[in-house]
Amino acid sequence: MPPLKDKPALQAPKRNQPLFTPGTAAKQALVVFVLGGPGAGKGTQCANIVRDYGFQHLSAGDLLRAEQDREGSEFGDMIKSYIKEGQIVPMEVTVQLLENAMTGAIEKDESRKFLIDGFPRKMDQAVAFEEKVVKSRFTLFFDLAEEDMRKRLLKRGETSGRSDDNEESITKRFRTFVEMSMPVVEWFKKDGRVVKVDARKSPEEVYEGVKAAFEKEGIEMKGK
Ligand SMILES: Nc1ncnc2c1ncn2[C@@H]1O[C@H](COP(=O)(O)OP(=O)(O)OP(=O)(O)O)[C@@H](O)[C@H]1O
Ligand SMILES: O=c1ccn([C@@H]2O[C@H](COP(=O)(O)O)[C@@H](O)[C@H]2O)c(=O)[nH]1
Ligand SMILES: [Mg+2]
Repeated sequence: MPPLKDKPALQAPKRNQPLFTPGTAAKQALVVFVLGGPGAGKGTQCANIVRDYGFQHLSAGDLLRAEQDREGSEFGDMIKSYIKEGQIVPMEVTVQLLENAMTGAIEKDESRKFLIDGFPRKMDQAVAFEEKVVKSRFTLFFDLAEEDMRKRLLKRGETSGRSDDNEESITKRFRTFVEMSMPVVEWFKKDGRVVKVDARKSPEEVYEGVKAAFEKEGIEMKGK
């Protein structure tokens, strides 16, 4: 758990008690989920959106890695193993991390607009977050073939130091994506809340698609 000054560290739930107790602050947020397969370019495009649209970027994977490395975390070893195996960490942990980060940002008055990157990756997360935290406005979905994603991830793995940027973990992450995460995208799509962006081209060209998606959703750039 990030050391938020007003928040206690993440603790194990008591029997029959939910892990997260959403406050009201996060309910005021505008949330855009950012999904796409591993290595599709989510983080790269989120940086552009933060710069031009004034959103806060919350990567569920980054929050989990920070919790994994936090001294004294009771979830560190569990998170490490789930990430290497390309599995989805139990949703209570991830939802709590996201909610804490959102509440912290809102309380510091940083922004109420959040890009939640790499989440929800499983139906239980989607349902829990939208019921207990806030309903997302829409999902930005980066579409890219597995072979392209594999190439990008292996290249990134030359320098990233990520435990899951290797052939074996990548194959597992792809399987999890197809089996667990695509049903979430399909579910939002049925609700008319997915905007697909072609992620095959250069980062600059992909960003043109992102801007078109934001325009379609009525979200304006900063200072407009
Ligand atoms: N349009 C693009 N063309 C080529 N390479 C790209 C493009 N977008 C991103 N990359 C590169 O591909 C790699 C993966 O990108 P990024 O980290 O943004 O993906 P991601 O979807 O966040 O991945 P993950 O799911 O693993 O978090 C990075 O090395 C990045 O520099
Ligand atoms: O909601 C989530 C998001 C991520 N994970 C785990 O983290 C890794 C890495 O995520 P990136 O988005 O690629 O940084 C992912 O493969 C999962 O193991 C998760 O469990 N739940
Ligand atoms: Mg990423």
